[in-house]
Amino acid sequence: MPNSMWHQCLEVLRDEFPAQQFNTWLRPLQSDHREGQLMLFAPNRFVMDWVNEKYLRRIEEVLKDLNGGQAPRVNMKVGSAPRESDPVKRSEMPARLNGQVLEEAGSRVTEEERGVAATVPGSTSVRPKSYSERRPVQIEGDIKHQSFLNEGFTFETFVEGKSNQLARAASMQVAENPGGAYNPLFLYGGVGLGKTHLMHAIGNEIVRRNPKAKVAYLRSERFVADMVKALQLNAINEFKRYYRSVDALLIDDIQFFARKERSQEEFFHTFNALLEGGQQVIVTCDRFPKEIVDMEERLKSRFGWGLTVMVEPPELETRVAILMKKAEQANVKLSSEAAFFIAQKIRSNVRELEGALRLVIANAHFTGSEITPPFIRESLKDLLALHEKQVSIDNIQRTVAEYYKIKVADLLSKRRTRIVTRPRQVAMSLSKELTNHSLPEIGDAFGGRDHTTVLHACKKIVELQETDPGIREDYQNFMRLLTT
Ligand SMILES: Nc1ncnc2c1ncn2[C@@H]1O[C@H](COP(=O)(O)OP(=O)(O)OP(=O)(O)O)[C@@H](O)[C@H]1O
Repeated sequence: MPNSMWHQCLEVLRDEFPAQQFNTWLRPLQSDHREGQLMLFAPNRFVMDWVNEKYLRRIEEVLKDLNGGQAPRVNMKVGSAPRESDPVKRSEMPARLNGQVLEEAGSRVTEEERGVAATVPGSTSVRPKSYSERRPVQIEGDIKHQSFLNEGFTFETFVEGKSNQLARAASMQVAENPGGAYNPLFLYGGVGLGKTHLMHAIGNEIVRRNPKAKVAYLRSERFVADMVKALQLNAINEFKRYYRSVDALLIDDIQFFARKERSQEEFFHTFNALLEGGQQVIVTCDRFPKEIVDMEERLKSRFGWGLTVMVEPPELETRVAILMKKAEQANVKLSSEAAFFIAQKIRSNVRELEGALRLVIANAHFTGSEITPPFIRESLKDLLALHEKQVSIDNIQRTVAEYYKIKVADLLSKRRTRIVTRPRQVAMSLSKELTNHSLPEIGDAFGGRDHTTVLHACKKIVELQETDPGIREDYQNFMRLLTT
């Protein structure tokens, strides 16, 4: 059975399942066919389990038909298919704890950690959020765990879309089976995309199912501050005991652990203790674990032991749906035309989208006006001007060149080597998406190219984003870099 049979099989499945399901679960699978066996590679264990449970039987049936009635041997694994040109195969994710010997805590509290302890007061969070954060731990006791969760952040209020489907499904699974197969759950993605919302949704759901469950939510600064305080009060054992006694530990924005060595060490031990005890750990971060700088390798690698899922920036339809939902929650009538208008203008993240909607609603209340596109344009005038000013073709070219470590002049040149053409296509596509320039204007800005070249670049990048996870990730990074 040749590898192409998998592609034929995918074509059959594409017609059978809704596009969203197909794109989320089946399209990301890679295949390798050797010695009569088809190996399917899933990007993570969650996708593997899901496909095994929901689609594998159908996949086998289709392959059998395509293979002249002979049942194929199909196996699944986490990882990527080996490529001829790529002798270094991406490592697979170890699925279980393997009982490594833990080291004794020995790091000293750094200046950074002392600084955090001084700036995290008992009852406020360092960065303002859309909800009030209560002091999450009192080492002395009297802990009302559930009160740290924002009750408004539930699965019901979370709008599902292509960009967050995987993260939402994984979160739901963890909520239904905490401490089970996906431990730790590592949610990552750019700012304001719903990681905290999902994390609270899991916590709320765990408590809803089991009101006695001890769920502790805290931002990583709070963990640092509590640890420093515990050390000062000679209460580090209470600190340890408390954090190790919870059923689920939810730590938000783990990137703030960078350079806080003693906290990393303490967290590492807590983390291991919880995982070994079958208690759930959920972590959010603004980047992929391996990309966190100044974080111990052993901690980063441990994050990958469970399930790592990305929350991506929402596409247009999801942005519209989010706006409709938020308006409904605020008891405001928002026409789909108005929602579409806002969603088209604000593309960076959901927090900003919500902010824009709040502003429009406040203005409408204040002036007694109806929410129409011209009214929205007027209400968001300053915000939109800021966006338009920020994203220029120039800015895109500089950002792309810097990212790929080439020169802006290369992007404008006639050079056609791969090292230059792909970044050029990415930059053209971003220019189309993020600025109001026409195709001929963009062509001009890229060394006087024809508008058909720009069009081709845009199509190519859309296509590559579907098939090449590297380009997809690059593109999302650019969206984040350029629009936030
Ligand atoms: N899919 C969604 N449906 C409904 N609301 C959403 C969705 N995604 C994000 N939001 C809302 O957007 C706001 C920002 O989300 P959240 O705080 O969870 O972002 P985040 O990814 O944790 O950002 P940060 O990295 O800055 O902490 C919240 O009010 C949240 O309710």
